[in-house]
Order: sequence, then C-alpha cells, then structure tokens
Amino acid sequence: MSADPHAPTNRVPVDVAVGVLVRRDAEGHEADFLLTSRPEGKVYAGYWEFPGGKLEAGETVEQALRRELQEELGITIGGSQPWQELVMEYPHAKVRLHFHKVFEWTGEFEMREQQSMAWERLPVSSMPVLPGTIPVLQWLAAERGFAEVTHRG
Ligand SMILES: Nc1nc2c([nH]c(=O)n2[C@H]2C[C@H](O)[C@@H](COP(=O)(O)OP(=O)(O)OP(=O)(O)O)O2)c(=O)[nH]1
Repeated sequence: MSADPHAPTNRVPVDVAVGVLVRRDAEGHEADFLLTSRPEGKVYAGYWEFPGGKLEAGETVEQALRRELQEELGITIGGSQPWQELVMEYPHAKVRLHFHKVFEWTGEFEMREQQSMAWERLPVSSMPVLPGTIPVLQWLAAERGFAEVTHRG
C-alpha cells in the first residue's frame, strides 16, 4: 500500500512570520493588501505570497517580520497584530505560519531580492498563488463578506 501524501507527518514545523500589510480606504476600512512574488532560486519561485520568512533563534514573530520586511522590501514596520496560524506540509518542509496584520510602516518599497509586488484586492489577479496563501485569501474574504472566487489558477 502506498503512503497517503496528505497524511500528517511527525516532522517538527519550522516557524515562519508572515505579514499581511493592509492599506485603509478613506473611511478607515481595510482595503488593499500586499502580495509579493517569491524570488528566483527559492522553492516555489514566481509564486505569489504574503511577505515574510523563517524565525531566527530567539526571535519573536514580530521581530522576525520586522527583520524580513526590512531585508526583502526595505520598509520598517510599526507594530504587528497576531491574526491567524496555519501548519502547512510541503514536500520540502513543514511550516507553522504565523500571520500578523500590519497597518503601519515607514520607508519606500524596494524589491531587494528582484521580486515583484502588487497591492491587491479580492479577487486577486496575481497568479499563481502559493498553496499556503490561499487560506489567507479565504480568511480575508470571510472578514469582508466576499463570497466569490478569491483567486485564479
Ligand atoms: N513568506 C511566506 N511564506 C509562506 C507563505 N505561505 C507558505 O506556505 N509559506 C512557506 C513557504 C516556505 O516554505 C516558508 C517560508 O520560507 P522562505 O524560504 O520564504 O523563508 P526565508 O526568507 O527565511 O528563506 P531562506 O532564508 O531560508 O531562503 O513558508 C506566505 O504566505 N508567505
């Protein structure tokens, strides 16, 4: 009998900090959000995701997020709000994704890893999106009362 590729494994997940940067509209409602493409040379290169990266030893999620967004996008975030958590099993890794919402940052966006960025709304037009990004679009859709398909591809 062959192994079920979807069965949970006993691998220890790697913690990843992910930022959902949200801009507000004129009424103060949450509006567009930032997606970035994964740089060449990484697994899932070219797939769209919310920016972030793995925690280093001793870091909190917010500290890791501040460091990663500075390194990758050249911005400095203010505070971040813990929002959702998700464990994903990929062939290359098992990750525990810690999603924080971020509403404040300073600095100009610079794509320091030659990635692309897009301010998006639902439905998202950037494609393809990373598997671990799809649940986030669904959470945003639930918060916003958006009942249609969230992304293409
Ligand atoms: N940044 C980010 N990573 C995600 C999302 N969804 C998802 O499954 N992941 C996965 C992909 C990767 O396996 C892992 C993030 O690791 P990474 O390789 O991008 O992190 P890093 O920048 O620290 O990479 P490196 O230094 O090891 O090259 O989390 C998401 O929305 N954003």
